[in-house]
Amino acid sequence: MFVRRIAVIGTGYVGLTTGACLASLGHHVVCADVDPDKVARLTRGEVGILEPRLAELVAEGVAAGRLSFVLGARQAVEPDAEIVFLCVPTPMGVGGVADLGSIQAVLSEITDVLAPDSVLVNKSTVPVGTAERTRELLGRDDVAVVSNPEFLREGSAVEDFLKPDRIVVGSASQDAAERVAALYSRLGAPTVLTDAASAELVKYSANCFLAMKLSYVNAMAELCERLGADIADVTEGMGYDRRIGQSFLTPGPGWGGSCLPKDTRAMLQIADSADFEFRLLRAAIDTNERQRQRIVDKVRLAVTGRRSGTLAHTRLGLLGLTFKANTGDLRDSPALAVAAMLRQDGAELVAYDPAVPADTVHPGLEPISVAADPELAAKDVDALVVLTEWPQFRTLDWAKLAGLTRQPVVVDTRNLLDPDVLARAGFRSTGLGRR
Ligand SMILES: NC(=O)C1=CN([C@@H]2O[C@H](COP(=O)(O)OP(=O)(O)OC[C@H]3O[C@@H](n4cnc5c(N)ncnc54)[C@H](O)[C@@H]3O)[C@@H](O)[C@H]2O)C=CC1
Ligand SMILES: O=C(O)[C@H]1O[C@H](OP(=O)(O)OP(=O)(O)OC[C@H]2O[C@@H](n3ccc(=O)[nH]c3=O)[C@H](O)[C@@H]2O)[C@H](O)[C@@H](O)[C@@H]1O
Repeated sequence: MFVRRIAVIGTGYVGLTTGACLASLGHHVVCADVDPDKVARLTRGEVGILEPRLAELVAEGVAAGRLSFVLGARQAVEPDAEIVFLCVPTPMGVGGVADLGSIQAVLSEITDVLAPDSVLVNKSTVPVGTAERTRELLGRDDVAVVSNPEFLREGSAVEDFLKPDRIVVGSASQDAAERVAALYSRLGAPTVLTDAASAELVKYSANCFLAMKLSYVNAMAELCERLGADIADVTEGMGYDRRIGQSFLTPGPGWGGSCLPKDTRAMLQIADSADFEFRLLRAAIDTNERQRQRIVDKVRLAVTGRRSGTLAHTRLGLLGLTFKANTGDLRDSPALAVAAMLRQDGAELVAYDPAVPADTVHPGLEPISVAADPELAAKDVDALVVLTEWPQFRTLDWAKLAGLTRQPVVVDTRNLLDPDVLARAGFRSTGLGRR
C-alpha cells in the first residue's frame, strides 16, 4: 500500500509539494536537489517559499522519518527507489520550445542506478513525445516511464495537491500507470488513465485553455469600456452558466507567472512541429502582450489626461509586484512587465508588495525602488497603480494615502478596490472594463 522509497528530483514549487504531500499520505520520500544551499535549508526545515501548510507538512514528514533531503538525483534514487518523480524546471528555450536540459541532466545521472521494475514519472511540463523519447534514451526494458502532469497553482499548492480536480496518468505500461495512480488513491479524485502522449497534452491543453479564457476576458473588458457596459456584471452573468463557470474571469494586467507564458509558447511550437497553425492560441498570446500596453496607456491617460506623449517627470506608486496574490514569485510577473514599460515611458517608480522585501534582488526590480510599506509607495506620487490583487490592499487607509500623494489618482488593473471607497477617500479612480 505505502511505497518504501519514492525519489522526488527537484524541490521547487512542484517537487517540494509533491514530496511533502506524498509523505503526508504515508509514503517514504527522499527529495533531491542540485542546489546545495537549498538542500541544507530544507534539511533545517526552512521552506523558503510562500505556500500555506507546506512548511508544516515538511516538518511533520521529517519528524515522522518519512521525508528527507539529499544533494543530487543519484543519491535519492539509489539503491532502491521504486518510483522516481522528475520535478525539474522546463523553462522557455530558444524560439519558445521547452528547454529539456534539466530533464536530460537528471536522466544521465540516474539511468544506471534506477532499480529493476522501478517507474520513472515525469511531473515536469514537457512536450508531447517526451515520455516516449525518455524510454528510448533510457534503453531499459525493466524501467517503465509514466507521464503524470501536475495542475497545482502557486499560493495554494498543498491544497491543490491534496484536493485535486483530477489525476492524469499516462503510460505505455498499464501496470506502471496503475502503480502511480495508486499513490493518490486516498485523495478520491477522478483519475484519467491514458497513453503518455495524451497525458502530456492534457497539461498544455489545460494551461492554454486557461490562458485563452483570460485573454478573452481582457478583450471583453476593453469592449465593455467602448460600449459602456460593466465587465463585473458581464462575467457574473456569463459565469452562472455551468459550462463557463465563475472562476478565471477577472481581467488584469495580462496573465503571467512561471507557467502560462512558457507553456502557451511551447504549445505553439508543438503545434508547429505537427504542421498545425494554432491561430486561436496565437491570438490569445498577442492579446496578452497588447494588454500590457493597454495598461500603460490607461496610466498615461489617468496621470496626464493625454492619450499620447510620455510619462516623463511623473512618479508612480505601484501596489503589487508578484505575478498574482498569495505568492512571493516574481517570475514572468505582468506587474514587472508593465513596470518596465512605464519606466521606459519616463516614469519614476516606487512600489510596495507584501511579499517582496525592500532588499529583494531580481532583475525585473532594477527600475523600481521597493518600499517597505504602502505609505512610502504613495508619497508624492502622481498615481497609485494596483498591479497585483493582494486582498489587504482593500483595507488600506485610503484617505491617509490620498493625503500623501501629489495627485489622488488610482489605476486599479485588477478591479480589486471598491470605487466608492476610493471616491470617499478623495481619489479619482479607473479600473478595467468598468462603467
Ligand atoms: N510552479 C508551478 O505552479 C507548476 C509548475 N509545473 C511544472 O513543474 C516543473 C517544475 O516547476 P517548479 O517546481 O515551478 O520549478 P522550480 O524552479 O520552483 O524548482 C525546480 C527545482 O529543480 C531543481 N533542479 C534543477 N535541475 C536539477 C537537477 N539536475 N537535479 C536536481 N534538481 C534540479 C532546482 O534547483 C529547483 O529547486 C516545470 O516543468 C513546471 O512547468 C507544473 C505545475 C505547476
Ligand atoms: O502549470 C502551472 O504551473 C500552473 O499554472 C497555473 O497556475 P499559476 O501559474 O500558479 O497561476 P494562476 O493562478 O493560473 O494565474 C496565472 C495568471 O493569470 C492571472 N489571472 C488569473 C485568474 C484571473 O481571473 N485573472 C487573472 O488575471 C494571474 O494573476 C496570473 O498572472 C495554472 O492555474 C495551474 O493549474 C498550473 O498547474
